[in-house]
Amino acid sequence: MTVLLELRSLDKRFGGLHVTRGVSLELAAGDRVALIGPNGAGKSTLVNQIGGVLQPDAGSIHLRGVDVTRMPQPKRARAGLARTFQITTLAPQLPVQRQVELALLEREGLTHCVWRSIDAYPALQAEAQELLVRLGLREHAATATEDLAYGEQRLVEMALALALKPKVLLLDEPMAGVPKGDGARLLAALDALPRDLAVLIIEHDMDLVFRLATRIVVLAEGAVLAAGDPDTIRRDPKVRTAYLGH
Ligand SMILES: Nc1ncnc2c1ncn2[C@@H]1O[C@H](COP(=O)(O)OP(=O)(O)OP(=O)(O)O)[C@@H](O)[C@H]1O
Repeated sequence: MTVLLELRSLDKRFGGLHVTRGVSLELAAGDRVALIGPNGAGKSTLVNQIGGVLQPDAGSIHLRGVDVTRMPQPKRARAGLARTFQITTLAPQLPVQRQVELALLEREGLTHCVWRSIDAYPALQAEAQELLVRLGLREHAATATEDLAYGEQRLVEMALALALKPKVLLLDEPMAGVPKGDGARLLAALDALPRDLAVLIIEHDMDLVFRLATRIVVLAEGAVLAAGDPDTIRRDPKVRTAYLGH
């Protein structure tokens, strides 16, 4: 299987605090890799390095064989990396469909045309509608994002990330703050992600992790403590001590 994302011995310090210690990881098409670990283990710091928000002090990041370690965020997105954030970053007053259309226009390098109606681009309009259907948002197409329930806003975030047609998707705690009752819709959306996408997900909800992940990587104190299929991780005494036992 083609490796889409590769981390080679990533290292990151904040002053005297060593928060990423020689982390190596590979994701191939179709992988669903969950990154778990206790609070402060360094999960967000690692994902921020992959996304380009933070620069590693040592090591390298390769996206589809290209070294992107020093590549700025927007360029990484164009190279096939998309992410959602733990905190929603949506334009609150815009209708859902318009937001997705803007993301598609941006992907196509048509941002200078944003004042034009999407009617000028029927293929993009159809793609926006299809994305809304896939994520169960069709009935909210005309709704301002700020009027949606929090779980639905997370779905819009996912639609915006998918609009980039990524090869690798980073999901930072998609279930955080989502009421239990709305979780099923998010799960359905995660199940319906394109099969050939490589997904790296940070999540504290262990039900979701063990349901979705094909592989689990456990971080502890910035280093990989264990990595393997969900059954292996579930039985690993080191993991139970560091995390699952809590
Ligand atoms: N910008 C920063 N400056 C200094 N220290 C930081 C910074 N960001 C994170 N840290 C520290 O780095 C360590 C790892 O934090 P990080 O947020 O990556 O952990 P995490 O595994 O994502 O935790 P959580 O599950 O609580 O979100 C923590 O000790 C945190 O306090």
